Amino acid sequence: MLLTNLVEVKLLKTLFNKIWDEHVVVSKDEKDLLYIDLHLIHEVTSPQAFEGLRLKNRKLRRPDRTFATMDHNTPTIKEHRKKIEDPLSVEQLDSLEKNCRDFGIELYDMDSEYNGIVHMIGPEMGLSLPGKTIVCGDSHTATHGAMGAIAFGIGTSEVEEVFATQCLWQKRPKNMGIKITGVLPENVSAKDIILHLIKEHSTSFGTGYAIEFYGETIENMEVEDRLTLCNMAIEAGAKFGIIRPDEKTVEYIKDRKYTPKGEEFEKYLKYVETLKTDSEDLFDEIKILDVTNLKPHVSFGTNPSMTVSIDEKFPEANTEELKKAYDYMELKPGMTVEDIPIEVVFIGSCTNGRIQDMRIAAEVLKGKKVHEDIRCIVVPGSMLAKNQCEEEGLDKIFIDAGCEFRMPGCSYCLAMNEDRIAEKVHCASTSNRNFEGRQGHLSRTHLMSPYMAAKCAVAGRVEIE
Ligand SMILES: CC(C)[C@H](C(=O)O)[C@@H](O)C(=O)O
Ligand code: SF4
Repeated sequence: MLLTNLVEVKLLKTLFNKIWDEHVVVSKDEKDLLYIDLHLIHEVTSPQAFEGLRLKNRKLRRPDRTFATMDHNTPTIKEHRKKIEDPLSVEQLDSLEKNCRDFGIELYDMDSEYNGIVHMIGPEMGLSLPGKTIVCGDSHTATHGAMGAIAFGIGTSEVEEVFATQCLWQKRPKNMGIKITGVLPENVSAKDIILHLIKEHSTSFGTGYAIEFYGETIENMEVEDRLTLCNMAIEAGAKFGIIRPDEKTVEYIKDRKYTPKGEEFEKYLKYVETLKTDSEDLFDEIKILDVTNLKPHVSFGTNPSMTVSIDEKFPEANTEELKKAYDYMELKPGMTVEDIPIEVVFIGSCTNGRIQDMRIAAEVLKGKKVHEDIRCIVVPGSMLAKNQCEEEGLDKIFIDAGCEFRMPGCSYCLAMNEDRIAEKVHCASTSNRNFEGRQGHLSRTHLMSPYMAAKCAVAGRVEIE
């Protein structure tokens, strides 16, 4: 009896470790060589890696497991590439196109119906699936972990390594469980949960960990919101975020472009059922959050932990970092989110540019007008999301309200394309980063949910009620 128990105990694993173990090719010196199922690439972090391959005369190991998109540098106005003025952007986009042609990689360029931000198109096309190992030369790759996968951002030299070998040496992280319980109040979302967690526990509490989000709130949460949650794991310091795949996940992946079909799908579902953490005791650390009374959260400073719940005042400037942030933002302790002089509202990015986010924003803006002091820009994160908006008439709602409705891309999330926030301008943004100059030189970013951003567009300021 005792022996049986021992054997059983040994076999129990976290969801993360199950997938990890299934992908280990060989181990050495506390590191594992992981097989990579899916490699997503974009124009910014791939050119040097391709160059490396050419210089060393190496081949691309699995072109069929590598997929490319153009997102960071692409303009969001209707006229595509011919309008790009920045020479570096043109060079990066042209190189991606040439490299994909030379190495036989499927590229979703600006003319493709599947084009979009890399972290949007993976799940949307059924490429990012439960049980897979997924990498991309981009820090927000943890997003895909919401599908029940191991997904993480890698550097350019690692991109080259995966190109050449389809494998990557990695040190296994520790496992943290974040248990989320309670019913989310109306209009409070995954974005508020992750901002709250970072506010409470800092921007580094996840360093060295893979974070699994679980609990009844997660079970009741739509896949698109789970993607938002995992997207910002990196803002908490964690390279990995992961969520157990369930019926909602299966429903989401079913019938997508690359999802297995027919019998193969049925067989695959049997495997998906096994993808769960066997016991909470297996986590190296657990944090618990009850969201029953959670309010919307908005950032006031220059990292995501400098955030308040909308019923709070901005805190004392008791650190050098906070003092510097207040100076930069021209805001003061004791103020509230209502005092932020917002001029631009940006609804988009890989955090909140999905169709669900568009629906929430449209619901708020329906039949209303954007405040005269506000410029409101809506950028669906992918062509699929944009086309879906048009199918549902959301584009009309946005345009009638006075918003700009644009082509997909990273857009105002980062100042790498033509979409930039002017100096000293405060932007209510549904993106994930708010450091100095993130959205343009001397720009000021305030992170919030699509619901809060859309409300702000109408009211002309962040609303407390
Ligand atoms: C350009 C890219 C390398 C970068 C990242 O890795 O995250 C970008 O996507 C970002 O969000 O800052
Ligand atoms: S939308 Fe923003 S966070 Fe996401 S990949 Fe693009 S630049 Fe990075």
